[in-house]
Amino acid sequence: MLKLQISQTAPMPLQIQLECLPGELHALVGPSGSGKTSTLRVIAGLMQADEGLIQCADIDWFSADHAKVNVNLPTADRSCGFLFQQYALFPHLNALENIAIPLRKHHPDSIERLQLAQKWLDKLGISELSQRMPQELSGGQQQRVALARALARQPKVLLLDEPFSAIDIPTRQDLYKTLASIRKELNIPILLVTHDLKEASLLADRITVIDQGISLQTASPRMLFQKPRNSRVAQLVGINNIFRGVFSAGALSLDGSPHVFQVVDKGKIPAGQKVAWVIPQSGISVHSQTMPKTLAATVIQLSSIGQIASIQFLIKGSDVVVNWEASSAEIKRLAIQLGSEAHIEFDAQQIHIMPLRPINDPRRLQESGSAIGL
Ligand SMILES: Nc1ncnc2c1ncn2[C@@H]1O[C@H](COP(=O)(O)OP(=O)(O)OP(=O)(O)O)[C@@H](O)[C@H]1O
Repeated sequence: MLKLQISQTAPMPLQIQLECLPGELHALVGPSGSGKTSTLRVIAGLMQADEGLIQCADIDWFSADHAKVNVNLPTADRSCGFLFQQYALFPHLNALENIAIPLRKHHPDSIERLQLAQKWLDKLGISELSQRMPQELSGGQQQRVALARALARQPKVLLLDEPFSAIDIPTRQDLYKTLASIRKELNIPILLVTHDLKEASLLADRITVIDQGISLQTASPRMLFQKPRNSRVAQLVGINNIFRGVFSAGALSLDGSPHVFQVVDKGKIPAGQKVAWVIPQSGISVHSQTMPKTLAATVIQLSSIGQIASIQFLIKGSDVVVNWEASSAEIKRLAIQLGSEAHIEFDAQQIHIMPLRPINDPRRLQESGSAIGL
């Protein structure tokens, strides 16, 4: 297992906690400049944190407290396989040599080195490319060679920094499949930095959301979208229906609207607590006629891309806007058009409530959400 608990103030603030199990693919997501690459650099020993612990397979790679560094293994002894967006192959060496070169230290025999390199080309499905120079390879092929090079050194951890972002979508899908198939066999922790939430959800067992150098939440993709820890995480994972209100003795209000929902009081949130609450797309139903528990709304925006339409409803008598996506067939069935009336129903079971804490409350970063049904 890779265990990371680090903090630093310079050159950029970082406060990251995460664990990645052998065989796990763990994605780091967050806005540009949030510290994802820096986190990988700290793990690889290319940058040194002020305090904390980096441990891999129970061996300390870095350990420091109160500015006293106890252990700080050099990069060469950390055994990290690195893969970047830029393939970074040596231009004057063919694919096989590119993989073999970094094996010199542990495999002095050149024949053995080339055999090992060929084995990795075979594993990654590009045996026939062994003699090609980098400039004779497509971007996807170069990335496979770069992955083979990273893996041939038998790293203890694989660090992937936006490895798919320069590659066209069909080739990217092939690389996803390759990564998915080899990762169990490798049985090492794999960290994937990506700005693409879809990619993270597709590939990762767990995701850590990083914002302004701080790890805000680690969860499975499903949990992250259903139960974000706070409204910032909800925003960062692209949940577009984030509301504010007040929770009070089993009732949840909606800021900007007179509506109050009855909710089950699980005793976790004090009465009068200001909250943010979210509901996923699957928790919103739209009807053409009023029904018990529906809220009357007006369609204020309607845009279609292909067969999917994005709609914004304004709840009547309020300034609350609800975002919804539907198929063209659904739009037709409900006779939705700009300015038309619709009736919205929230599935109480899918409402997720997150206490809002004052800015200066030290518990703010540990805000924990709780799912509360209506
Ligand atoms: N060596 C450095 N010295 C000072 N600041 C740095 C250094 N490296 C990165 N930064 C800054 O630290 C912040 C985090 O950078 P980092 O590259 O880790 O972000 P990121 O989340 O990977 O972003 P992106 O998705 O754009 O690659 C950024 O503001 C960046 O400008």
